Formats: sequence, C-alpha cells, structure tokens
Amino acid sequence: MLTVALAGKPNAGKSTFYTAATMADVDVANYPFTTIDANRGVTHVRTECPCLDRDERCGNENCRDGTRYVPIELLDVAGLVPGAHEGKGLGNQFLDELTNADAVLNVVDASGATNAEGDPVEVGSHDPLDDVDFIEEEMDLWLAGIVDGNWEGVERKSRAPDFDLEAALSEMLTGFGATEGDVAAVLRGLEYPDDPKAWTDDDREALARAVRRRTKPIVVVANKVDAAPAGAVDRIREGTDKPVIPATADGELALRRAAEAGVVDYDPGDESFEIVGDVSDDQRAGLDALRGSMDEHGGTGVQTALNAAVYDLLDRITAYPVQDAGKWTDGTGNVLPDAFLLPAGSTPPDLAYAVHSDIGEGYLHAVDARASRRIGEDHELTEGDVIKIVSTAGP
Ligand SMILES: Nc1nc2c(ncn2[C@@H]2O[C@H](COP(=O)(O)OP(=O)(O)OP(=O)(O)O)[C@@H](O)[C@H]2O)c(=O)[nH]1
Repeated sequence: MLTVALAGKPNAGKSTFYTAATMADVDVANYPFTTIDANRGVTHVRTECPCLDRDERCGNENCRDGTRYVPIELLDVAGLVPGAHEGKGLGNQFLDELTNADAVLNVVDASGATNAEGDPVEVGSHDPLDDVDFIEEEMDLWLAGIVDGNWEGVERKSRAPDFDLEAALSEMLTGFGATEGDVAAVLRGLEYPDDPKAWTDDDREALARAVRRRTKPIVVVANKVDAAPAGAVDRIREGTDKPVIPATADGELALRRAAEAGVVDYDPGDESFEIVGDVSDDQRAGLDALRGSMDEHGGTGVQTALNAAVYDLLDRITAYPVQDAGKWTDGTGNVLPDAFLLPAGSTPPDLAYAVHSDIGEGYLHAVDARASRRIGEDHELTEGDVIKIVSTAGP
C-alpha cells in the first residue's frame, strides 16, 4: 500500500490531521478499520468510482454513491524541531520513520501562532515559511548523514574490478525507497568524480538532496487556515515551489465526528456539508464559521492534501481489476472489488503483478471491460480503467 507521512514541527496539527483522516466514517467505511500501530493507520484518497458509468452504483464498501475511497497508509511522525537530523528532540528516531514513506505532507501552522519549537506565540508572529524550509532541510541532512555513514562501504566495493557506482548507490539507497531508475536519473543530473574516494562532503550532500527530492516529494499543508491572518496562504505559496494546500484539520475532525453522530451530511473531501440533525446554538455557530472557511478554500483541505500527494506528486492512476468483464465482478459477484493505485504509464501486466506476482508471471492477455475489447500488453492504463486479466495463474 502507498504510504504518506505527516511531518512538521510540534503543535502544527499533525495528530489532529491524522485522527481525522484515519477515522472510520461509519457511512463510508463499513469494514474493519485497521490501526497498524499508534501512529500508523489507514486513510483514503478520493476519486470517481467507475460504477458512475453504469445504471446502478456498485455498493462496494469503499464507494459512497459513486465516490470511491481508495485505501492508503498514513503515518504520523512526531514533531520535528530544527536540528532533528543531529538527534535534537529525538529527531533522528522520528526521521527514520520517514524511510518507508512515498510522499510527505509537511503540516505547517499557517496562523503563525507557534514558534519553531512549537511553543505558542502571538498569531502571525512566526513566519510559516520558515517551517516549510526547515522540514525539507532536516530530511535532506538526515539522508546526507545516512549516505556519509555508508560511504566507506561504497569505497570498499570500488576496489572490485567490476565496480559499478550506480549499482552500489542503488543498493545503499534501496531501503530508502530509491529504485535503480531513481539513482540513475539523479546521477545524470549531478557532476561527481568517478572514484568514490574522491567524493567530497558536498558531493555526498548533493546526492542526498537530489535523492530525497525524487523519492520523498513534499506537499505543504497550510493548516489552521481558519485562524490564519488574511493572505497567509498566498505568502506561503509565493515562497515555495511545492504545492500548498490550505487546510483546517480541526474542521475536518469536527465534521467527521458530526457526520458519525448523524448531525451533518458530509463525505470526506466534500466542498461543503449540510446540517441534518439537532445542534446547539454554539455548535451551529462553530459549523457556520467552518463553512465560511470551507467556502473560501474549497473544503477542509485534508482530502485535497492526500489526493495531491498521491495523484499529483506520485502521479498515480486508479485501476480496477475484475474477473467478469461484463458484470465488473470478482469470482463471488462483488462489483469492482479492488482498486489499485499504479504509477501513470502502467500497463496491464503491471496491474497483473500488482494483484499478485503469480498472476503477473502467468499473464496471457487483458480486456478493457468498459470497451469490451482486448488490449495489448503495452497499452497505457488510464484513471478509472476496469480491466479483466487473463492469466495461467488466474481463476
Ligand atoms: N485553529 C486551528 N487549530 C488547530 C487546527 N488543527 C489543529 N489545531 C490545534 O493545534 C493544536 C496542536 O494540534 P496537534 O494535532 O496536537 O499537533 P501536532 O502537530 O500533532 O503536535 P505534536 O504531537 O506535538 O507533534 C491543538 O490544540 C489543535 O486543536 C486547525 O485546523 N485550526
């Protein structure tokens, strides 16, 4: 499963975001909710379910009236402070948790009401742009430390006659989520000596920064937008080249709780909500204020941030394997039972391997269920494709 990690300084709102995003919505997620451990849970990206193109909605537990929620893993990394890569505030330990992340949501306090250590200060007195930069810097220097620590091993390998720098670096960085392709692409963009012994600290740092940028892309979540001074989000956008998503994690949590209690009609990622139950005057005032913020920013931003990480930064598409190309079902009649988030450009054999390595190895051909026609193994899948895979290993 894809893993997205929440990182940020203390008090930025990571735990609130995490709690909201991993909350099992009774309406949407009527299935066993998996908490992997205290800070690792399941959340979803939101997309259109292919069943919208059929007469009836599919009724899948992850489909809400044609809105499909596709599971991903969410990791809540405890607050990082400047100097974390040197171990400040247990930072090394926390940074190590990012090893498995495919993308990072850098949660910043857009209201500027907490300083670099996360202590409360007057609203607007801390520049959120500092927080955007420091998380990236800590991640880069953390990886640089790992590269430094492993360099002797690379030097040792370089004595072998068949030494291959690209292969040695790929081996070192594979645990960090870098493929050989990533390492090759990064090396193409760098200037460096052929002999690892001639590499300087700067060479290693440049490698670490480039690998980090490629393998842990960052979305900036401008949180607490409900309490932020006017123009705060624009200022953050002007100061960074990363996508910036205005958000109110608090607001999302309130809405999910209210939806669970049956007092509002809200699905994660909706741009607004409706009050459908009894609420006190105080609650109504709070919800009205939240509605104002959502109207301004197109929702609470929690779902938008998750979707931005997966569909924009990681460039994924959703593909739906089925066994019956006519009914779009699996062997037991479930309609559109599974959804896979594949890299854009994936082909039917890639989907087969994602389903199971045996299915991939026994791949024979595929059928585009929507068009009812066979597709070649080089055919590029697109968002929402429903595909029947025929495999010697298949049922
Ligand atoms: N106004 C406002 N406050 C928020 C929002 N999200 C979180 N907060 C508040 O910010 C404070 C810190 O939130 P947490 O979620 O505990 O922050 P954290 O980043 O997990 O902090 P650490 O666990 O210390 O790393 C809490 O009082 C939250 O209620 C928001 O969208 N708007």
